[in-house]
Amino acid sequence: MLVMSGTIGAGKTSLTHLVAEHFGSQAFYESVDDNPILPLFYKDPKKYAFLLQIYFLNKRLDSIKSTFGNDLDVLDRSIFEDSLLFHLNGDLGRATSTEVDIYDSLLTNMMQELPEAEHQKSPDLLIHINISFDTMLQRIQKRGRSFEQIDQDPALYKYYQTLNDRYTDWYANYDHSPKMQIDGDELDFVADPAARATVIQMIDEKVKSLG
Ligand SMILES: Nc1ncnc2c1ncn2[C@@H]1O[C@H](COP(=O)(O)OP(=O)(O)OP(=O)(O)O)[C@@H](O)[C@H]1O
Repeated sequence: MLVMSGTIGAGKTSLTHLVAEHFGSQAFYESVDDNPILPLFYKDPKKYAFLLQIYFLNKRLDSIKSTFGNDLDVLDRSIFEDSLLFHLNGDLGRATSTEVDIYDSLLTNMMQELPEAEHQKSPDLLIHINISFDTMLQRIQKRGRSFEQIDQDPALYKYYQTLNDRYTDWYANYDHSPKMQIDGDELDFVADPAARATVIQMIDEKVKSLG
């Protein structure tokens, strides 16, 4: 399975669609609009951070299981990024250290590969879309999901900035599968057909190199 990663507004959903279309495989999206916990979390992060992570963990494991047997199926977000977000929320005092520890051990337990299992749960390839903080802010504003808007909650500015910063180290240290990075500022695969062709070719070559 191929999985996308990248900050809020990086373009994971759009690239998931393009890549699945290219390979003629299935795309799996985690619907944001149908998520009942997300607006609650943005309203009261301290109360809902842990519940939100458990919700995501459950959903993402479901998606992973749906791809079993189809190496080219695409997931719009990696399960491993949730941990980055939750650690950030923990550092901001929105989750206790006990909640973070329990979450970490649950994730490790769920993702453990069992020798007798027919399919592995880790992806075959992680495709990381890197965007600058400015691009992130523009995309969040343009998309206009009300609960994500900084003018509704100015504290989100710092949250987004720290999140974007942490992605650099997160990607550098990611070692659950082969990985590749797309420069989402340079290559606007949504608006620019030439950039789209370049990105698809990069992914195609990477997938071929993995055999
Ligand atoms: N583990 C998590 N913890 C807290 N919030 C999360 C988590 N995962 C996703 N979110 C929130 O869910 C919303 C959707 O995020 P996500 O990055 O998955 O999709 P997206 O912004 O639509 O991405 P893209 O534009 O790249 O398709 C954002 O508001 C994000 O903050």
